[in-house]
Amino acid sequence: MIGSPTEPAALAVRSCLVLGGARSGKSAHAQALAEGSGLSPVYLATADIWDAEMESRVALHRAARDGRWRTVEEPLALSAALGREAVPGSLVVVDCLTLWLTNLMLGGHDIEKAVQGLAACLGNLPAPVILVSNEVGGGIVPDNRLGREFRDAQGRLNQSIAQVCDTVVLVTAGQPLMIKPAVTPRLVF
Ligand SMILES: Nc1nc2c(ncn2[C@@H]2O[C@H](COP(=O)(O)OP(=O)(O)OP(=O)(O)O)[C@@H](O)[C@H]2O)c(=O)[nH]1
Repeated sequence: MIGSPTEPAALAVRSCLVLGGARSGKSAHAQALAEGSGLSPVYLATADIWDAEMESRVALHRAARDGRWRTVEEPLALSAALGREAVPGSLVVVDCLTLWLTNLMLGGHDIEKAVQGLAACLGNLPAPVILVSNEVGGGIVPDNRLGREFRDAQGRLNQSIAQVCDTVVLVTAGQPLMIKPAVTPRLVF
C-alpha cells in the first residue's frame, strides 16, 4: 500500500470481482476501473441476445463504450476466451458472470466444473481481470424450483470467484464498497 495523508492508498491488483444488484451501477464501476487503469480495455460480454429489448439494451451499452474498448462476445467458453484476450498490456472486463451462469444452466452444462475451471484460470492470466456478477437472493425465496436452483448456483459461484480474486467490490446505488480485502477493525468498548 502506498499513500499519504492527502491521497488514498493505492493497492496493486490482478483480479477484482464487482458485485451488485440489477441497475446498481456495477458495470459502470467496472468500466470506470478499467478506463482508469491505463491498460487497453477489452469488454468480454457473456450475454446472449434473445429478443429486441435485449438488442436495444446491448446497443446502448456498445454506444457507451468509447474507441479505447475492444468488444468480444463469448456466452459459454469463458476460460478459453480469457486465455485468448488477457494478454499483457490489456485489462479484461467480464460482464457478466450471471448471464454466463444462465447460459450454462439453459445449456445443461456442468456448472461446478465450469466455475472451478474459471477459478483456476484466473490465477494464471498474464493480465488483470475485472469480473461483474449479480448479488442475488436478497429478496423472498423464489416460488419455483429453477429460480431456487439459480439463486443457489449464483451464490456458490460468487463465493468461489470471490475466494480467488484479490479484491471484491460491492456496488449498491452506484456506490462502491470494497469488501475484500476487508479492513477488520478491532472493536473497543
Ligand atoms: N452480447 C453482448 N452483450 C453486451 C454487450 N454490451 C453489454 N452487453 C451485456 O449487457 C449486460 C448488462 O446489461 P444490463 O441488463 O443493462 O445491466 P445491469 O446488469 O442490469 O445493470 P448494472 O448494474 O448497471 O450493470 C451485460 O451482462 C453484458 O453481457 C455487447 O456488446 N454484446
